Amino acid sequence: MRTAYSVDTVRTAERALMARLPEGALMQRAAAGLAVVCAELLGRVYGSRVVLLVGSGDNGGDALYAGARLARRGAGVVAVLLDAERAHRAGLAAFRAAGGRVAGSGEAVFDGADLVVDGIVGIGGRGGLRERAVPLARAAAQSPAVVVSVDLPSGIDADTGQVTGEAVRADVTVTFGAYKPGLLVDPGREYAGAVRFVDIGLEPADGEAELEALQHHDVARLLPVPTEESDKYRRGVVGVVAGSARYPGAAVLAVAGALHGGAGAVRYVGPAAGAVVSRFPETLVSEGSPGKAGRVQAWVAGPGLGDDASRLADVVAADVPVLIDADGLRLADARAVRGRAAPTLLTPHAGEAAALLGTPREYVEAERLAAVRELAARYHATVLLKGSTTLVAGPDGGAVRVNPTGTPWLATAGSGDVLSGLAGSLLAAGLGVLDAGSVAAYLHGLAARRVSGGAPVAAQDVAGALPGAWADVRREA
Ligand SMILES: NC(=O)C1=CN([C@@H]2O[C@H](COP(=O)(O)OP(=O)(O)OC[C@H]3O[C@@H](n4cnc5c(N)ncnc54)[C@H](OP(=O)(O)O)[C@@H]3O)[C@@H](O)[C@H]2O)[C@@H](O)CC1
Ligand SMILES: [K+]
Repeated sequence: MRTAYSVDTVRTAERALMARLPEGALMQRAAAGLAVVCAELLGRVYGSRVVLLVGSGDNGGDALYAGARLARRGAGVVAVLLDAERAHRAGLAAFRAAGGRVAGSGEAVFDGADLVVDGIVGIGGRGGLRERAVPLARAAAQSPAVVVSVDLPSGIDADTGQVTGEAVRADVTVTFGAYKPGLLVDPGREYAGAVRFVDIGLEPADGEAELEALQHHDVARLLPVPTEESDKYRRGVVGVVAGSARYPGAAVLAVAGALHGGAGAVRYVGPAAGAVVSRFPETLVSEGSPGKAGRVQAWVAGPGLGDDASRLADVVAADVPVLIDADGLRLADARAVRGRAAPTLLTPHAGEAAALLGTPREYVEAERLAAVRELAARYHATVLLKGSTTLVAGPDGGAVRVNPTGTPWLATAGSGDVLSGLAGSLLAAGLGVLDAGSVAAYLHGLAARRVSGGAPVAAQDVAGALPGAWADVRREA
């Protein structure tokens, strides 16, 4: 599991570690790790040209010490100090002693640069970049040099990933001691580029993580795998209430996802039974009410449902786990959802989340982490917020899961239907609701990447690639 910690937690861990180490040792560890990554990116350090953007905090100190290491290896390193009076004193002295040079005012430092090190501001930053730093961030973005951010891209909020105003766009971010939430959640994640972690011995307290990202081995451990004694009912039956005369395809795609989620059988209830069976003859279908459809261990309700509120209400009243998606989110009675005893999983995209919260869509997009938490608390439900970085939050606080496998190609019609069927099937197979949501997002993203290879994908191809994604996860774990 990859975990990310809030600035407060990082600061507390930092104080505890500093108390046990000689002064400056932590910054030396950080700078050494940063210099190693810079050297790797440069390929040949000797004769290369490096620009440091140096703010007046310790973030700038890291940049100066790393710059000193590169200068000692023969790089030409020039530092742009945002505030010459307040630059990290010892770092600047070390930098100068190693042959580093401070840029003159108005000097065209970016011309011919191979690498730009962004040490403007790290976890001590508040708000977007200050005015003086903005032209530097722009020039870095326009130069062909590789941009490496120190700890965080300057200007992104470490705790939320929010970007208010301008921020540095990094190719690589070298982060120290712990991932920060803003590196894993959009829009910050997108500014960070590839994130490299440097272990400086920081040990944030157990149970304090803000975010968790499953990795292959976590998912492999959670996947439901049948035993010798399993039969289809023991493996779980998932019920799907989706599709309408107008949107029969949503039912087909939700069933396609459900057939690949590990449940032993899929029961479809609704008006698209004909379309479902002709595509997937293994589905058990009926047209009546969900309550009369026979045993299920979890329901999926909503994709392409149109205005069929009565079938939805039937499902919401069931005492098994229920996933509500798409039209279901619009139709569901909020009080009934909140009053459910069995687990509920809501799977909105940003627009649907905004409607449920009564806020503008822009709020959800800018503050995904706060929005998903708020929604989960308000509905007493687990919420999977789909989008550029899919997040899954439980109703009782605790770490939010962030999906690391997403791809922008998944923003395609019907892909959410596949996801809802898949997650519902995992619920029916017995996964906890947070696990079902995050494992489904993980497999769904992986499947999309497998079929896409950089080209557009159709939702049914994503469903078709799910068995391959399972196999990848189990093989590589
Ligand atoms: N944690 C750890 O274990 C370790 C931490 N380490 C490093 O320390 C970093 C944290 O250092 P830090 O606390 O000195 O704060 P930092 O990020 O340099 O920012 C403060 C400066 O930025 C300024 N400023 C503020 N907002 C701004 C904005 N929007 N735009 C522009 N400027 C802005 C602010 O100005 P002021 O408000 O003072 O005028 C002040 O000058 C951390 O990220 C990591 O790199 C490692 O060395 C070792 C282990
Ligand atoms: K930075």
